[in-house]
Amino acid sequence: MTNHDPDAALLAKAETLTEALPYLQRYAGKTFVVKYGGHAMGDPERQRDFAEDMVLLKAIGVNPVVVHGGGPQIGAMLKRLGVESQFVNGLRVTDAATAQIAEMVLAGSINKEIVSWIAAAGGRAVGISGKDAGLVIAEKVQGREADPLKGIERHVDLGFVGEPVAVDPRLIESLSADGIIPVIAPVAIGLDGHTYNINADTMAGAIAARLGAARFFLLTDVAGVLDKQGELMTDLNPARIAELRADGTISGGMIPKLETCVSAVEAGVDAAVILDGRVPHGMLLEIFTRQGAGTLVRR
Ligand SMILES: Nc1ncnc2c1ncn2[C@@H]1O[C@H](COP(=O)(O)OP(=O)(O)O)[C@@H](O)[C@H]1O
Ligand SMILES: CC(=O)N[C@@H](CCC(=O)OP(=O)(O)O)C(=O)O
Repeated sequence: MTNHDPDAALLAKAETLTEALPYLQRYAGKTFVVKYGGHAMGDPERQRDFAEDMVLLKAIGVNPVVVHGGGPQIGAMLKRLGVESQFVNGLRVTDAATAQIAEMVLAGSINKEIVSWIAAAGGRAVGISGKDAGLVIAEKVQGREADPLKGIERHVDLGFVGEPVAVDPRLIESLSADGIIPVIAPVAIGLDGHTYNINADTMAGAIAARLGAARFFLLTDVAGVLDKQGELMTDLNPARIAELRADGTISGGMIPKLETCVSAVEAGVDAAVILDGRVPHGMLLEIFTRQGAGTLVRR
């Protein structure tokens, strides 16, 4: 090797940067909504990776908007407090006490933790919930559940489980324009004045749709959507998703996740990507390299 030949490792680093160039140009000024699921929040190292990714995106001119979950963390707190909790089609049945605990965990604890991680990575974040500045208005979800005996769906009361019916993007837009990363907890006020617990995927999808996001990422604890053999399905569209739901390939938490992807892409989001949030910098690889990751949902 002469002084003019950089070693292979250095060259590979430079190539990674040049490979990223078209993506950097394409995404500058665009909004990415990132749903950070409770299962994806791994150990402190993974949390640091996630925060670094958000700060890096902001530094290169993308506007990341974080909407987080915390289902397992709410579950752990309910258990400590001796409160039973039950899910119907991936949604937590939420009575008044559960709504209060969910808000405490989501908007009080997890939201501020994520803000701290971003601060530690050198970024500026503001933690809010759907309640702040009328960001999200919720309406009670009319729950439905399959009745195996009659073979039909029946109505179930999910309590204070809401879905967004209106999103006012002004607070997010002004924070983003000020160089701040908004971090949003999935809690909102209903038209009736009650506090509603919103599935974080649903909340993130409604925000992505309203912002006309270029990308909507859902970070979870599986590689993406898996078929019945456990193989990753890399590309899906709304029609295929309806088939997978009907034949039982998708269940539990994957149901609201894919429903929200479909609503988001139908509302104009370019693409939604479900990927494993525990893979170090998996989102950066998905965004800035030719090698995709996870399941891409497009219209
Ligand atoms: N076809 C499928 N492919 C992948 N995961 C699935 C599928 N069907 C159901 N799931 C479940 O959905 C879960 C992801 O949803 P959820 O637990 O709500 O994640 P998060 O907390 O990240 O939102 C997976 O861990 C898996 O148990
Ligand atoms: C109504 C409903 O189910 N709300 C969710 C909110 C948190 C969430 O969605 O968190 P993950 O993204 O980590 O699953 C719950 O209570 O668990």
